[in-house]
Amino acid sequence: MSQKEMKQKKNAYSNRFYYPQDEAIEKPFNWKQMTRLLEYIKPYSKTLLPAAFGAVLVNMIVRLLIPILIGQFVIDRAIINQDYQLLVYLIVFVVALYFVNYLANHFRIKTVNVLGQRTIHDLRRQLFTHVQYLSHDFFDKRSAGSILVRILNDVNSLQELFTNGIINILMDAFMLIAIIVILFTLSPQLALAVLVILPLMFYISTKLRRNIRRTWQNVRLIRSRLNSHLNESLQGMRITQSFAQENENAAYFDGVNQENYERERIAMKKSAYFGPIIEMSNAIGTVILIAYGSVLIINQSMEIGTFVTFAFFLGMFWEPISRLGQIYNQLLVAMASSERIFEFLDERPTVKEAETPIILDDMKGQIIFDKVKFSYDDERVALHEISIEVKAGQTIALVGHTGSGKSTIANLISRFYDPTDGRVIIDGHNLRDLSLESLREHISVVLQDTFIFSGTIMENIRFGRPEASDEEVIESAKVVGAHDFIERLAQGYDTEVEERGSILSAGERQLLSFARALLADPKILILDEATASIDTETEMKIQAALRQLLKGRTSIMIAHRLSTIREADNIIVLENGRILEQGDHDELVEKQGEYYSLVKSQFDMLEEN
Ligand SMILES: Nc1ncnc2c1ncn2[C@@H]1O[C@H](COP(=O)(O)OP(=O)(O)OP(=O)(O)O)[C@@H](O)[C@H]1O
Repeated sequence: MSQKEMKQKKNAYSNRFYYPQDEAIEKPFNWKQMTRLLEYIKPYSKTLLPAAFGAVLVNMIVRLLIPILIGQFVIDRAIINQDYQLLVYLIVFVVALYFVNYLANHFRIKTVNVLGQRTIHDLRRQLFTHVQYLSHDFFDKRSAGSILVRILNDVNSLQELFTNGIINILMDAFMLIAIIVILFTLSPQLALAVLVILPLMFYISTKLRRNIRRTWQNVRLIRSRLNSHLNESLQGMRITQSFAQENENAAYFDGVNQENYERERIAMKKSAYFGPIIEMSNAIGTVILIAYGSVLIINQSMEIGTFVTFAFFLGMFWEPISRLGQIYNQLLVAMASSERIFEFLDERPTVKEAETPIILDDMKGQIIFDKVKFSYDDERVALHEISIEVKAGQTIALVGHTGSGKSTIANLISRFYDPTDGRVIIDGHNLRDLSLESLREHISVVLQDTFIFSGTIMENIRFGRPEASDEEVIESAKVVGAHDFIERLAQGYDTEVEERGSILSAGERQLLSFARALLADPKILILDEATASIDTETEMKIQAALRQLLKGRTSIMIAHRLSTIREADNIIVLENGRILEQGDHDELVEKQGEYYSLVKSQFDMLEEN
């Protein structure tokens, strides 16, 4: 492959999984956002949080006490005065302190882990629940992959902050101040001398950190693309195989995967510089300590114990510095992730529940479209002033060329979208005034591309009415003619179907969704191209079942097949979002308009075959 082709290929994959809204990997620190994040810890402010702080406090006190005990007491008092009894007491005391420290540490780690896990769990649950209630237009604008990345990756990247970050910031800041105060109290001259390299080290490490941070940003970016690519590839695997595009797809994957490897390698390499710099600062500090400290001891300006205590504290000085830098990076990443999470959480459903919604316990099923206009976006109008009346219990069929607006009408009846103008009225109520839940409870939709959830056949049919008994499930399967094929499956109704029901044929999936719809016993039934995947023999069988299914309900059928629509009470022929003609089959045939030509073309096709 030439250089140019390689470059083209590289651009192709990076454009394919490029989500501009997910590009910002870090954002400046923002207090408002931080306080909003801290809200998630609030439920634990009386339980886990004080427990963790208590343990941290014990740990800090012990760590600060040990060097003082060793220098000021063990060396300067017990050893110098040869007071062996005091020495034994001190050793016992130090052992006890270490033991308490061990317990406190153990408790702290356990508590902060639980705290982190719980806050992440709460946040993820809130995010998922919230996203579930968002309207269809939200999902129209975003790919499943990009939503997935936010609920998984962005929430995950807050985990470390909630687990250790917040506690560590406070602990390290406190330790640092305490150590500086102690160093200056022990010996101001020596403290000044050893900390002289601090500004230089601070400068180098800030520069380096910024650089390292950028390389990790790149890693996160490519990981999120890797996720999206995987998600799309696995979902589209059948299409990939049927077009024999495995090699192309593998090349895309290789590209992203290789880049992931490269970026991680660079990030790791740069990160590896950081440890040695801290080490070196520590080394320089120690050399100054030995040189200048010895002079002070020889001059008798410092006692040996003080020197030892000083050495201990100096050793402890670099750890919080290094960790605070890390936490700062974590904070910036958390700012970007939380901004994206809050963007979803602040998103409100465009289809809003009325302030005092009307709950329909019973629905008759009369539907009126009163001069309804609708656009999905600013550019195109999907429906132009549509007026339709469907009496309760009637069956209407929507026919028309692809893109003429049939599914859009169905979407408006379920109130997945609100009309841009005009009203949709059910049983005399504007849909905007009805409770969404009670409206949708009375409506069942059977789509051409039936969605089968992972679980058993029984569970999938029961989805229509969760409280239905096994007998009721089987009965509805019998009515729609699904019982026979289910019985032939190895485990019958207990057969597990996964991955959108891939072990079933398209027709079988549709029969299942019929059974599901029948079980739900809706007042309004919407069948969107619902019989398209069923062969003629099954279709004959199902015609009778369909008559049962339609009985006593208002039905909207979107179908291309003549056999399913000729019995409808009213047939509405749509073109480019307008009603072209309407009437029953005989009327429309007599009229010899658009419907007549549709019917004729189907017959011609049948005769040709
Ligand atoms: N989610 C969407 N966002 C933007 N435009 C959309 C959306 N869904 C449909 N459209 C557009 O609205 C118009 C009507 O689409 P609709 O799905 O109602 O057609 P249809 O008659 O059901 O077609 P088909 O027979 O192919 O299912 C089309 O021009 C389509 O491109």
